[in-house]
Amino acid sequence: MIIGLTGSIASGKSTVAKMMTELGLPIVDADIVARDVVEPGTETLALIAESFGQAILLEDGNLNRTRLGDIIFHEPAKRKILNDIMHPAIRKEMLRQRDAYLEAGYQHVVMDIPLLFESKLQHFVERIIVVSVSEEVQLRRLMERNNLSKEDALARMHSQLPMSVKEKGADAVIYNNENIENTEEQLRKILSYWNVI
Ligand SMILES: CC(C)(COP(=O)(O)OP(=O)(O)OC[C@H]1O[C@@H](n2cnc3c(N)ncnc32)[C@H](O)[C@@H]1O)[C@@H](O)C(=O)NCCC(=O)NCCS
Ligand SMILES: Nc1ncnc2c1ncn2[C@@H]1O[C@H](COP(=O)(O)OP(=O)(O)OP(=O)(O)O)[C@@H](O)[C@H]1O
Repeated sequence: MIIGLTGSIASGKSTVAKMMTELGLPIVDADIVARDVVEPGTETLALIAESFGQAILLEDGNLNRTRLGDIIFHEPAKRKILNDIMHPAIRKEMLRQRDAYLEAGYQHVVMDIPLLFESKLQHFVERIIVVSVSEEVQLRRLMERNNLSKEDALARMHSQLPMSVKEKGADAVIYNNENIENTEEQLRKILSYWNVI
């Protein structure tokens, strides 16, 4: 079974993905892939520098992620330009990794895709788990984890579809407002119901 894991920024996808790894499931992580496709020397990074200017690169040639984030989370038109450059490369590499796991004999693969609904990638997966939190908890965790102001955290949250829309598209929802043990219990119930564990 190909399981899509999604949610909203700082809702707890990585936390749940880690639990799934510990259960022996292979994970294809879109955020990791999104970093790999902009390594120095890649065509994708060259296209970003062309569109956003050379000042988007650090002195050592790496992408200045903080600067790019400041731009794209505040300007929807710039976000679209970046998405149009990066998403095809991300999708291609994610499918390659998924197929490699299947060829290696894994029965199940988890695809951790933050923008699964925004990018309409439902067809990549057979079942969808949405990790959900209240807006209040999400804002608090995001501000703490990324050391962001309230305004910057809200800009990131509003760059994505509302949680309620994602929940409607889910086969199962994990509510991650409580402690980690509670979240893990919900995860185990879902996977056992689907005969994955
Ligand atoms: C803008 C970038 C450089 C900021 O980097 P930074 O290290 O600060 O954040 P990181 O990559 O860890 O992303 C954190 C979270 O932000 C959210 N996010 C990232 N990109 C986007 C986007 N284009 N639209 C909406 N939300 C996004 C996701 O929930 C993601 O999990 C980076 O997020 C990026 O390259 N984004 C474009 C690629 C993309 O769409 N990635 C999302 C997964 S496919
Ligand atoms: N149940 C929980 N209790 C307390 N803190 C939690 C819980 N779940 C997650 N966190 C914390 O909240 C923050 C966000 O979680 P996580 O990084 O897993 O989210 P994410 O959905 O993967 O985020 P992103 O979309 O930005 O990659 C992290 O600092 C994490 O340690």
